[in-house]
Amino acid sequence: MQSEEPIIQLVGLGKEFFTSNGPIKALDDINLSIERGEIFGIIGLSGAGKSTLVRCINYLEVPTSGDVLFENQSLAAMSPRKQRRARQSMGMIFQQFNLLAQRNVLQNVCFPLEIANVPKKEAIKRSMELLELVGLKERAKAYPSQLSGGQKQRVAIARALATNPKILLCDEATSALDPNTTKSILGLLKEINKNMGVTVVVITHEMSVIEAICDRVAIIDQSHIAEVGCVADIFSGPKSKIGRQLILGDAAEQAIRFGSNRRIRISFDGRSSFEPVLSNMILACKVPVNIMHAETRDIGGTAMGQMVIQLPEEEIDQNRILNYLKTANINFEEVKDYDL
Ligand SMILES: Nc1ncnc2c1ncn2[C@@H]1O[C@H](COP(=O)(O)OP(=O)(O)OP(=O)(O)O)[C@@H](O)[C@H]1O
Repeated sequence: MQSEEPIIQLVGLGKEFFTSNGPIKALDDINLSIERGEIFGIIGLSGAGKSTLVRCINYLEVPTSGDVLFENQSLAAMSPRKQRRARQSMGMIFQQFNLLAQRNVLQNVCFPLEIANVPKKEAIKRSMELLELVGLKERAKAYPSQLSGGQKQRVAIARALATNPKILLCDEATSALDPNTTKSILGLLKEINKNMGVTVVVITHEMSVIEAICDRVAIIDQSHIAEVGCVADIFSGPKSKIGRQLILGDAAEQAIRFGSNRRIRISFDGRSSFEPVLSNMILACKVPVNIMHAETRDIGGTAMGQMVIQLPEEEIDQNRILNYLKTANINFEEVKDYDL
């Protein structure tokens, strides 16, 4: 589904908020290209600038510098009418669903069609089709307060798709949901991407969301893009400090900080797995190692793993292990103290 053609390009994008305490630079010189048909993830810690970034893409926030290109055309340079049409091509869903409480499910989905002056009969037909797509046709007459979080997000997705957008922007869309509901909503987004060809942009602070559905990911840190790439590549070899932090996670970070010896992080890409690598290494080097953290994740259907081991005390033994890993062509890097 993914093509090598950008649908969105962010060029030198900056956003500053002017507050009574002075200016806040939420985004600084962001350069990104999102390809048509892909599921693109943007991940970062709280306050990194994720929401501002996604809101600049559809001009809910107007950037203070740089440009947003939609299908190679600058949003800033478009006539108001053309800009409105471009913005209608970008649906959006939110963490808190943002449904209208006084309207029932069907009326919520019809709402953007009403605004776009679509005749009522046609709007209802389209909305019912979308409710069927998200599995909520039977609940058309229910009110938001009568729905679970997952159902509310399904209604929000149907509403966002009502105007046939080319892009669906998802701002922490699963952050308020439990793990099973998260899984089903992510599955629905993947289906929409695959079957309807809608480009999906996912904003999240959770690596598991990126792993579950994204083709590529940008890591944002303190208003800047720290790195961008295919999820599998970033996972097996994060280059930035923030990338390592997000991928290793808090539990692993705590475990690693306990050790005093040198530590290395080994990553596996599905062709190899933990046990043979470890046992072969120990057999070949004849030195024991301490496993500090190990996990396997499913990335795009491939089992990818990472393991942090503590090297032995003697330098000669350490070198033996490092040489073994190099010769065996195993992907590893040294984990520096407090620089995960
Ligand atoms: N309307 C606003 N006025 C002033 N400052 C703002 C505004 N919106 C965002 N900011 C600031 O911009 C920075 C980035 O905020 P943003 O909400 O984009 O981050 P985020 O990565 O989405 O964080 P979170 O995950 O906590 O929502 C923060 O320092 C935030 O306080």
